[in-house]
Amino acid sequence: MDATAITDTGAGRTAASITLENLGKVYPDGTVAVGDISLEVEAGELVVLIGPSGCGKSTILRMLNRLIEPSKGRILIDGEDVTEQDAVQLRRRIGYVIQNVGLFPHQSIRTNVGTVPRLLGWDKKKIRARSEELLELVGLDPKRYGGRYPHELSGGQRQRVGVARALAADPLVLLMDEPFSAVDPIVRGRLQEEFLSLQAAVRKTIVLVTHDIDEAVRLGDRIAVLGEGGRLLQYASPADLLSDPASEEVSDFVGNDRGVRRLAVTKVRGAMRPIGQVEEIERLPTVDVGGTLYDALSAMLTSDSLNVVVTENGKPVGSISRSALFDVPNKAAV
Ligand SMILES: Nc1ncnc2c1ncn2[C@@H]1O[C@H](COP(=O)(O)OP(=O)(O)OP(=O)(O)O)[C@@H](O)[C@H]1O
Repeated sequence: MDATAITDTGAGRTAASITLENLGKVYPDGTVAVGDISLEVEAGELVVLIGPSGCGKSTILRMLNRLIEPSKGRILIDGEDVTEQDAVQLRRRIGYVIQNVGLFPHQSIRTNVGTVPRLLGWDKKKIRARSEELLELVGLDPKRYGGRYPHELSGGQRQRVGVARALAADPLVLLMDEPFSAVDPIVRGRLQEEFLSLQAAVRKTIVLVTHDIDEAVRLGDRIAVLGEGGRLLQYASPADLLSDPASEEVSDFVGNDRGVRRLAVTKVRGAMRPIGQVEEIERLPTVDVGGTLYDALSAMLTSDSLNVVVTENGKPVGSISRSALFDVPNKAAV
């Protein structure tokens, strides 16, 4: 799929920066959902909001597209205050993906994907072409699936349609509220992988809410950890968060098995030994040099092997043993 095809926003931009300035939300009953949050999301960055239930994650997301108005502070998208923009227009420029997708049950998949372009008044031919393009982009053959209805798809397929629909009008920002939590863990893993490749191609600014620290580590360029009362506890890259939690509260949340999680953000390249120290390399599992130690561990576990061969462009360039995985010091080769 040619990502340059997805540049239809008019001004030639494909992603926007987001700035939260002392953002807060107190609901009418006095609940402080969001305390006083300031943070920046760079254009093209994928930021994950994570924290215990009720810490204000969804409220932040819904303030970004003005489904909820802040009690204080400002939200800037590409430097422009969202409250000064028409809420309906704004929402059409921001993709929104929610847990159970919210597809229209009586509309075909193709029509569902074309929802926002239709609201924006695109002509029919262009809408159809864009719907087909987006379905292909998320791995659903438009000929096969375009005419079906949501109930004729699996949960994972529906989730892909939700992502296609959110991207259809080439939004500058994509908001995702627990987008993968309604599907089983195997499908979820696959969707996450696909989603990362998709993001590498389209490079949208994405704010994604999850409960799942593994998902946050896997997907996020940066992770914002929120605590009770909508406080921002730490805002850091996955590697920094795991190796250097800012407080005990963060450390508790990130979990005790963070040594294992750190494997997911540490690259194979810095931990491998030169090839030649392992025999019978043709019988060993392989991992690409661009992969992580977590990938290396998975390869070893699935083939019941104590070593893995590291390859670059398909050629062996090194190896890693299972015990060496856990000897990699903090922050090494991240
Ligand atoms: N309309 C409302 N009126 C009053 N309180 C609300 C309202 N909506 C949400 N809240 C409260 O605001 C707080 C934050 O809610 P929010 O849905 O943003 O949290 P969350 O972190 O997304 O939670 P979860 O992970 O469980 O989805 C919670 O205490 C919630 O009960």
